[in-house]
Amino acid sequence: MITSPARSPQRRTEHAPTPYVDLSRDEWSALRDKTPLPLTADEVERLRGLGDVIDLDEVRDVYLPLSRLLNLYVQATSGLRGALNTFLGDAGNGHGAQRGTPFVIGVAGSVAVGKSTSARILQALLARWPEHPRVELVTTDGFLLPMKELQARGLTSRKGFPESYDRRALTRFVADIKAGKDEVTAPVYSHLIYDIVPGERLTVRRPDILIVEGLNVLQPALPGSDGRTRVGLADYFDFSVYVDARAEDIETWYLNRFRKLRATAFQDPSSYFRKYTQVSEEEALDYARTMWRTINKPNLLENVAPTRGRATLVLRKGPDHKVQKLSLRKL
Ligand SMILES: Nc1ncnc2c1ncn2[C@@H]1O[C@H](COP(=O)(O)OP(=O)(O)O)[C@@H](O)[C@H]1O
Ligand SMILES: CC(C)(COP(=O)(O)O)[C@@H](O)C(=O)NCCC(=O)O
Repeated sequence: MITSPARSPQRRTEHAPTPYVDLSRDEWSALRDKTPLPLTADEVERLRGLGDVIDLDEVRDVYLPLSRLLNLYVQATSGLRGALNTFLGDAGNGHGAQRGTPFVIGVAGSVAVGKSTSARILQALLARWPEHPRVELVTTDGFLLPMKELQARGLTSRKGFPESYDRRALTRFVADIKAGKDEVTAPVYSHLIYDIVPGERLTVRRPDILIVEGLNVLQPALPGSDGRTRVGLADYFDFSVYVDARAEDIETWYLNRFRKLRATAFQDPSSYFRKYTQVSEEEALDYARTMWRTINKPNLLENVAPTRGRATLVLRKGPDHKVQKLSLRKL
């Protein structure tokens, strides 16, 4: 049972209605049969090629039905656009029929909960649908303040916290995309150098669907310096997914990822974490455990988990990364 972090005035009884339809994994995966476009053998191979560790039962049981749900939402949004254009008509006032803007999906959750992996699988599955073949994926990492700026502001131990991002630039990025701009660019973050790549930009060219993945995508906008509330990033989302799990399980996944990266990417001489390949694995994992317990876990508890109740869909994972239950926002 996913309960919204917001405290309802009366004590929530077991059967009080919530804004969500709660489905077990089996109830959700049974919806797969209504999903046309079953995966072909070639597509299975391509998904494996993404280099992700996700198993194909998870793709078929969870992500394929989700791609169908999103396909329905995209088509329904297109129908709403028709209503908008019927209303605006061609009144000769220059506001004739509006071209479609990208359907924007936010993917939120803790560091190491599996956001990037889920987002990549979703991107591959959504691109299969003829109605929206162009699916782009952007992470909010690119909007982190550069390490030099974090150091100047004393924020190096708050990396990933709301204040460590250029939130105004991030919100403007998605606002420009929803405004229908043909080309919008964003900075690029490198996990190798653990910093923003100087001078590098990625360009988004009006895709059919844009997935925005990051810890902070559901956080409400902070008020402006004048105290007035501002439009937040999530106000521009057409759909959002919160990937949820127990903090203890995410810590294990974070340490496992660090261990895997220590044997691979960290070996690169230009890796920020190269020094952890020259100490014992135990010492390296002690460092990772400290990063988890002093930075990522407090950020999860203080800033990320409280945004779960803002998501359209909550995916609740068990210790094996398999989605156990799903909660879909009622309309
Ligand atoms: N469905 C899954 N099955 C198995 N391992 C997974 C799954 N999703 C993510 N992982 C692993 O968990 C770790 C964190 O995943 P990642 O996508 O990098 O998380 P995030 O983007 O939230 O930081 C990685 O080591 C990844 O390989
Ligand atoms: C860059 C990040 C904030 C992004 O989070 P993620 O994409 O892993 O969810 C995070 O990976 C990070 O570097 N956090 C700072 C503490 C740490 O090194 O784990």
